[in-house]
Amino acid sequence: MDIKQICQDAKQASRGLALLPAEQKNRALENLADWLVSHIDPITTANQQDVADGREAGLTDALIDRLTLTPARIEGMAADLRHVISLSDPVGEVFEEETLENGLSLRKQRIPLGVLAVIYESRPNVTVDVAALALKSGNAVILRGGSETIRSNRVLVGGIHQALEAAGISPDVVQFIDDPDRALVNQLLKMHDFVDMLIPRGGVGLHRFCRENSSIPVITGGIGICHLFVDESANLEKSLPLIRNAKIQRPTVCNSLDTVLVHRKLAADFIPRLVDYLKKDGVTFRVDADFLKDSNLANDDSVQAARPDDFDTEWLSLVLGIKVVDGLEAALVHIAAHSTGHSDGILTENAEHAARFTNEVDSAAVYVNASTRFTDGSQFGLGAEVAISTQRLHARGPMALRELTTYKWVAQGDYLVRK
Ligand SMILES: NC(=O)C1=CN([C@@H]2O[C@H](COP(=O)(O)OP(=O)(O)OC[C@H]3O[C@@H](n4cnc5c(N)ncnc54)[C@H](OP(=O)(O)O)[C@@H]3O)[C@@H](O)[C@H]2O)C=CC1
Ligand SMILES: N[C@@H](CCC(=O)OP(=O)(O)O)C(=O)O
Repeated sequence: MDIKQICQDAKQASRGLALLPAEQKNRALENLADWLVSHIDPITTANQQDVADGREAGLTDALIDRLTLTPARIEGMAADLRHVISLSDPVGEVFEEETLENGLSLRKQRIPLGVLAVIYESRPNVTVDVAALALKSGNAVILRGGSETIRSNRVLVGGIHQALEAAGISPDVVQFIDDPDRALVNQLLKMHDFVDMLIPRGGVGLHRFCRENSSIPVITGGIGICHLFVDESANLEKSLPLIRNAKIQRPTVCNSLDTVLVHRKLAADFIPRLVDYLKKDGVTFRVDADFLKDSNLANDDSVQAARPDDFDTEWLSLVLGIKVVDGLEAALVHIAAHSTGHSDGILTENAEHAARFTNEVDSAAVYVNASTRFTDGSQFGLGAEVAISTQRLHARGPMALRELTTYKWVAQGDYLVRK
């Protein structure tokens, strides 16, 4: 596989993309949504082979869940595409306009970044989400999905290419690295002449590898060690189902809850209630060892004493860390030390505490009385996301259409000269 050729083709294809009318891009996305719902059988057949191989290779339940496509999930992918279609085209959008005293009129106008390369986990819906957002934002894209999902991705990319061609768009705008050899990733990271932005979604090893080897600017879709702090004033009746949602709705994804911090004044009453409430769903707990010494919970089969590194663990499963903190200040200190800057929240009835939490916690998404599971492009009304950025430049949280653009200054005068 010739990585340089793939990158050159993407660059070439990206040139006309910025000028494509929104209707034509939407037509391709409409074709793709129709294709998905009419090809559920071949997609699930390929996916079942990936899942079977994955099981044989010993993938965890969490990874198998990520890998699996069901008819409902495929219909969900089509629904997300229709949402992306309904969003306005960011390309050409004008923002921040002003006319200077000298008569020079200035505006910022959105343009695509150019060519994106996205390295992502074995989660085949991401193939469609990324291709759709790249196309609608006028970018070409090079896809490098997880090796365990290569069969599903081959079928999906075939559908994407058909959808593009039927709308009169070159299939070269979506390139696919159809070979799991990691040496090819290394080659890709050096293609700064053709690729404008690299987005690695995945774990720490991937991020380090990209940071150390990429000559292309990188935006990281990072890991999520997510917290909820139960403040003294929280409504506990309402907190229980919210924590349950954050933990169990889809425990294998990056925005699911890892650690609950409980105000010391609530701990004796609330922690046993929380354990009782969640263990029916199969949740097991790593509870603050000091708290456990004086608690009947020490005899509960679902509970273990937390080890220090448990609070630096992204569980991606039905394990939940529980730690007792003295109050808001201690919760802020814990989150500053252990959060990965993805999604953290406070449950409180105290407006001052809520404001302090949202001002001081430096994560891509901060929540008051809402589940961390909302950190998702679709949930935020963006249609989908290319990744959830956990770094500071230039986008944070779910990255969708606008985050895949940059801008140019457009300046207009009346034959104006600088004095
Ligand atoms: N914030 C976000 O947007 C997202 C965050 N995540 C986070 O990702 C983590 C787990 O995902 P997981 O599936 O294990 O991700 P991995 O990091 O193991 O894999 C993701 C992709 O990176 C590739 N990769 C990994 N390491 C290297 C390397 N050293 N060189 C070249 N390619 C590499 C993999 O390829 P190969 O197939 O060869 O292994 C795969 O394509 C979780 O922590 C989760 O929170 C996941 C998705 C989105
Ligand atoms: N978009 C997701 C979360 C982000 C994501 O893809 O996470 P992961 O499963 O860790 O790859 C969701 O909540 O559905």
